Order: sequence, then structure tokens, then C-alpha cells
Amino acid sequence: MNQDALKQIAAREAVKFVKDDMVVGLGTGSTVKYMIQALGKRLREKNLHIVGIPTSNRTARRARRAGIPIKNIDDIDHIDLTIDGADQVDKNYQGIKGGGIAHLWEKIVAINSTKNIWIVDETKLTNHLGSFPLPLEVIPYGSSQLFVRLKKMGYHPTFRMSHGRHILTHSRNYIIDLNLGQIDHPHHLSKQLDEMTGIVEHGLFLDIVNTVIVGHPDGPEIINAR
Ligand SMILES: O=C[C@H](O)[C@H](O)[C@H](O)COP(=O)(O)O
Repeated sequence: MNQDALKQIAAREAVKFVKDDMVVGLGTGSTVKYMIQALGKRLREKNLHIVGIPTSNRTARRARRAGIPIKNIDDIDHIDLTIDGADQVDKNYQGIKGGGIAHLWEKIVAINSTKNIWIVDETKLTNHLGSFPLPLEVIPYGSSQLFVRLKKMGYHPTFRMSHGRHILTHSRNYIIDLNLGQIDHPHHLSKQLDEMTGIVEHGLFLDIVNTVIVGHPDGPEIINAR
């Protein structure tokens, strides 16, 4: 079974957690794309009324197309549940996100949500984080100096580029990916990156997810992480 089919298995299971009147954070990415389609269908079939809080312009467009009413995060007073994808999830249910450059908005929505669900295909599960590059959203001003510092620290940084130009995030910042191989101490690294001037947000999502839904060929697995 291909990865897309596994993503759909996880995505379809996740929307069952959405109930009437909820405010629902909508993550970003290819797995979330399937979730949004399934959620639109569920709202129509069950006549549910919810409000979606998108974590990217891409997601906002997809939600509108699927018939999901959306609001801006600053126009609501709480988020009941957020459903998002992840790039890697380790055995302690810590994750890397931001492969699709959305991790800043995603983290803002996640930390303001009562409950967070991640939907992943089984290939995203790993013993240790780090084989997937860790994205940093950085302020353009001084980013080359920051890059040199990260290089000296042995973090093997690369700017995320497209056609010779910096990729810009929703907040018009740059992305630096750290090619770390294996992250032995995610909390230590998270704290270190939090303290570095010029880094707006990194893609380590620690102690955030409550439920991980994994797409396997024989069906979804629901894991209570915390
Ligand atoms: O920036 C993107 C997000 O963090 C995504 O949730 C993550 O990259 C997973 O995306 P996908 O479902 O496309 O693998």
C-alpha cells in the first residue's frame, strides 16, 4: 500500500474526534489535505457545525473549498482540538514538523489547543528524531551570520531555496534546515534553539501531542501519547 493511502487511513479516523460546536485547528500538509476532505464530508453528512482555525493560507483555501467555516486565530477564545500532520514522531511521541514551512503558525495553534491529534502514516515513526532535517524559521536580517553560527555548532545548516531564491514563510521569514542525523536530547536542543536570537521558531514539537493516529495497511492505530 502506498504512503498516500496510509495517510488517508489516519486522516479519515481523525475526523471522528470532531464533534458538534467544536473549534478545530486545521494543520497543514498532504495528510491534512485528506483530513480536510474527510471533515467537510462529515460536516455535511452529520450536519455538524464547527469553526476551523487554519495554520496556513493553503489550508484556509482547502477548508473553504471543503465547506468548512473558518476564522482567524485572533477572533476566537479557545480551540478544542487541533488535527495536524508531522514529519517524524519518535517513541516518546515527540515530533519534528515544518517540512512544509508551516511550523510557526502550527505551533501557535497547537499550544493554544486543549487537545492535539497528529495523523501520520507508519513510515513517519522512528526511534530517534533527526534523520528528517529540523526546520528553523529565521528572521532574514542577519540570517547569514546565524547560519555561520549554526555551522560552527556542527548542525549542518542549509537554507531552504527554490530556483536560487530563499523560500519565504507565511510571516515572510527564511527557513534553515538542520541536518542532524540523530537528535539524542531533543529538550536540550529545543532550549538551545529557543535562546538563539534570530530564530523565530524551530520544528521540534515536544510534549504537545495527546493522540497519534497512525495509518497502517491493516487500518488505523490510535495511540494515547499523554
Ligand atoms: O510544515 C508542514 C507541517 O509541519 C506538516 O504537518 C508536516 O510537514 C507533515 O506534512 P505531510 O503530511 O505532507 O507529510
